[in-house]
Amino acid sequence: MRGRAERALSPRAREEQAEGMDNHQSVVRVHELVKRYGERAVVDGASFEIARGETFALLGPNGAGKSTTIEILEGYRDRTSGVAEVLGTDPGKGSLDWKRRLGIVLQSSGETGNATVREQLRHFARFYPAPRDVDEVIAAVGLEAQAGQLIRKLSGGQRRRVDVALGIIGRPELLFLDEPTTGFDPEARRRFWDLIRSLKAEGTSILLTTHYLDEAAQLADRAGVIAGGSIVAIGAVHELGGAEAWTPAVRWREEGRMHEHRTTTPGAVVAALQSRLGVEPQGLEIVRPTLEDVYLQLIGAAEPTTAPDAATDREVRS
Ligand SMILES: Nc1ncnc2c1ncn2[C@@H]1O[C@H](COP(=O)(O)OP(=O)(O)OP(=O)(O)O)[C@@H](O)[C@H]1O
Repeated sequence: MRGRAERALSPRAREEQAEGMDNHQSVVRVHELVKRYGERAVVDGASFEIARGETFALLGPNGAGKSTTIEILEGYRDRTSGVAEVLGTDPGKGSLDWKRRLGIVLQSSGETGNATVREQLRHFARFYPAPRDVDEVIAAVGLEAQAGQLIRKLSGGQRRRVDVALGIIGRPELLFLDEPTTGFDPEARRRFWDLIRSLKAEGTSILLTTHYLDEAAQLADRAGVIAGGSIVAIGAVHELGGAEAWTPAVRWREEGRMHEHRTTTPGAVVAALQSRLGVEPQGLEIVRPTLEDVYLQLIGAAEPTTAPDAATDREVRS
């Protein structure tokens, strides 16, 4: 039986997904995953794979099923049906050795206890066969000045950094990051990005959820967009949704109104415009879609009542 996810995918997304399915180096394999609470399917036939060494972002609106999917993969929730495999193991049956190969940063912080940052990290490091150096991890998350402070006395953003530190202390093969940078100040977020890049360079595979689309664009190799429990698009992060979604727009003001022309040859459009007007076009700009623009189009298309206007040359509100 074909799930809603496959039916909802564009032909391109199905191709991309099928290519992924052939990858025998997968550290995560999810196929037709379903999680129901009573009659309601909160994950409804999701399928995707993550290759070894890859950073994969799972993107979607609140309530789309991202955390449920991740928690099934971490072994914290049972699934109703479908395949879930993490490092070759069914997460529902994962051994302690299997768990030691994972790093987990849950969505909500649990670290409020009566230990200092350094004590807590030392404590957790003992559970792993080849942990990272505690002080290196403290420096990597930018908590040097707070290393001797009680975790419960830290700010929300600092406690979140402790969560990230605990997620990487065991030198995981596969790192789950569920909205890791919520509450981070901009500098801490940039520092976190550098940390993730160095983990990637060491070969760590990463499954990331985030509502910060710039974060996904910076860090992820591939992404899947989940809406209503189904994957509606999947692919390389800068190709998500297909070439059309990434078509640049030329915008200018003419006779008091903004105009927009979407084109793959913006230089030619600008030249033709300049020649037609005989003067420099007012308010001229060439705008390339960001991942956030593409994401919003995909989510809009998944909910047809909010689908964006597809006109290629139209007036836009100034
Ligand atoms: N134990 C539960 N019982 C019933 N429904 C649940 C339960 N846990 C989660 N849900 C529902 O499942 C849906 C998906 O939740 P989930 O936390 O996976 O979404 P999400 O994509 O991670 O959202 P967010 O971006 O807000 O974190 C939500 O509608 C949520 O209310």
